[in-house]
Amino acid sequence: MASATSAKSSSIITSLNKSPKNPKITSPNNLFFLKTKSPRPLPKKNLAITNNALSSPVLTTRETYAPKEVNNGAGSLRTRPSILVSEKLGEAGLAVLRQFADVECLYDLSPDELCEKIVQFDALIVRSGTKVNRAVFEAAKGQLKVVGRAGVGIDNVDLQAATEFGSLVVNAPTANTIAAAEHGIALLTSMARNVAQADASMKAGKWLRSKYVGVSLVGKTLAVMGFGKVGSEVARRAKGLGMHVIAHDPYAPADRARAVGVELVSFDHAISTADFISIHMPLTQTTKKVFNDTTFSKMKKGVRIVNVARGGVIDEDALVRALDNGVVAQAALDVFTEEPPAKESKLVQHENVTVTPHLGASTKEAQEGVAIEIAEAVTGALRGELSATAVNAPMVSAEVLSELAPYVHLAEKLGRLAVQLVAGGSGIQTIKVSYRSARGQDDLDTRLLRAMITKGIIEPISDMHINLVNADFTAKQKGLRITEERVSVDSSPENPIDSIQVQIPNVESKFESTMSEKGDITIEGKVKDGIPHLTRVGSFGVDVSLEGNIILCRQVDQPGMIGKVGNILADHNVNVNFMSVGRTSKKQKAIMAIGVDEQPEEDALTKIGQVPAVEEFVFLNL
Ligand SMILES: NC(=O)c1ccc[n+]([C@@H]2O[C@H](COP(=O)([O-])OP(=O)(O)OC[C@H]3O[C@@H](n4cnc5c(N)ncnc54)[C@H](O)[C@@H]3O)[C@@H](O)[C@H]2O)c1
Ligand SMILES: O=C(O)[C@H](O)COP(=O)(O)O
Repeated sequence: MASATSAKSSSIITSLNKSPKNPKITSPNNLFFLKTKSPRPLPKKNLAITNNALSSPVLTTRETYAPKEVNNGAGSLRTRPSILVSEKLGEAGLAVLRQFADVECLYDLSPDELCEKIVQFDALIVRSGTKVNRAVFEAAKGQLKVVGRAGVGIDNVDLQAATEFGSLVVNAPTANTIAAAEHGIALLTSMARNVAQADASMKAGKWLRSKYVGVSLVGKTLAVMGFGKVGSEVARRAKGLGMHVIAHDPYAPADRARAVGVELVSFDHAISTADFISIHMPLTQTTKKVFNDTTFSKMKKGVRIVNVARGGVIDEDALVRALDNGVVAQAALDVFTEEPPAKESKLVQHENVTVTPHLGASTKEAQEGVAIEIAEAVTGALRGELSATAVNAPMVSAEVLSELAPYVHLAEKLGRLAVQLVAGGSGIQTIKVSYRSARGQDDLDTRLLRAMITKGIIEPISDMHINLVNADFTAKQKGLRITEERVSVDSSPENPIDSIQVQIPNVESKFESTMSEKGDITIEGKVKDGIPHLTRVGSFGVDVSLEGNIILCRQVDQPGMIGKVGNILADHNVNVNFMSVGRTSKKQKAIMAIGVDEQPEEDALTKIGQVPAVEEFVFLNL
């Protein structure tokens, strides 16, 4: 099997050989390897994020969840994951959870009780009523692998803290869209016709036909603020009611709006021309109190506002002022800055305001849908699958995951190798990663690989567990800069990547031969038959499978070296699984990369170092 990147390199597989004595080498070229194991293709499905579903999440491949006894943090041992559900969840979802995990539903926990309990659980499932703040992650002491939000809005989860603690946050973003849109339309129509107020007055024994004359919707302009899933469904329905619909959403694609027959306009244009405003943007730092005294003053007098998104996007005191001075004729609100709002809230009590207690997602259908959606996302994440609804980790499609699975292993191994080669210098500051690929620029998603290289680099030198969630954050925290570049090569675009090169500049190496001419530790690897291989060390081409451990050895290129080193290892009962020799030119320097199943005793390594032609060597743990 010739190395595709090195014209000089070629290699030969020899027969299976338990002992490296008298290795049968059938090619005298500058790259040999002895193969003692048949290739084990990696599983192609389900790129997992956990080695063990109950240990800290990592990125690796596995196909099934393997129960294992673990300490549950409260001193006892358990074999199934445990999930805490802290708010009402549909039965169908609970059934999915119970098939896989021990499920505890504790719906009335105080914040202190939640912090007390959380250490016993691998996952927590919440709706909008539970504040999953930093204190919760701290109290979890690294046990909390997944937080599932049974719904869309994740403003009640501290994503930064989740990321720092390596907890994956997943949500259920689709199952309640229609329910929320229908509730928005219900509030819009009932507000326009004073349904709630009229109902209350009749129940109080009154018959006030002239007081509750409403306004018509047909022909009126509705501004949909936030043209996402709910906003676009509201727009569609409002058009059916004969309204003229405009929308403001800086991030919405114009063609999606066009498809619904909606014009995307600026914020000021939307609020200043609308007869009705329906709010559907998430609560973020940018949208917090975006409806305030200034923006209310730009609205058409007598505007009517519906909010089924988040209370925090409205400055509620300013809304009361706008209602009092008649700029806002009516408001219909499902959501509030504080939930539940204070009993004496002027906003809730205002006669021109209709309120519901955050009922947007509360239909039987939506709650069953959300429960199943979140149960599948959480159990999938605990099994080690990457969730398509991950909120604090890059979303990588199933196809990309499956395709990149073997390269994920390669990336981690190269990271581990590279960091073990560092002897000192100015500390690792930068990691340069080059992907050689025949794929187009947009056709290669490398986030996963970068995360794995980071994992490989950080884990051997710290007690942190790195996963896709916290890799970038941890690298940044450690002052590590990871730069990536793509190098176009003329190979088959069927393979996403031809090779990956990892370089660490400005450091000294424990094995000088790994230094490139520029003075960087440089190693390179490829995937061959599904197995990661080390294919270059500094300027030497080698070929050794990245399994077990590796001894790198530089020697004067001369006959008998493989046998000498092989004999030492055999004498110490160390099984060699691969061996490869790379050299710059005949009878000059050569590098021997030896894959060994176990770590040789110190004595064996000393003896290798004493072989006269051996100039330097290093043992690397993979
Ligand atoms: N009341 C309820 O029970 C209920 C139910 C479902 C959803 N929601 C809430 O409704 C909101 C929308 O949900 P969704 O499923 O449509 O989410 P979504 O992510 O599909 O849509 C949100 C849209 O808002 C846009 N947006 C972001 N910042 C904006 C800004 N500054 N100005 C204008 N638009 C902006 C985004 O581009 C996106 O298109 C969320 O806050 C969600 O939590 C509430
Ligand atoms: O963001 C959401 O999905 C809604 O606000 C629903 O919240 P809930 O699950 O608390 O009803």
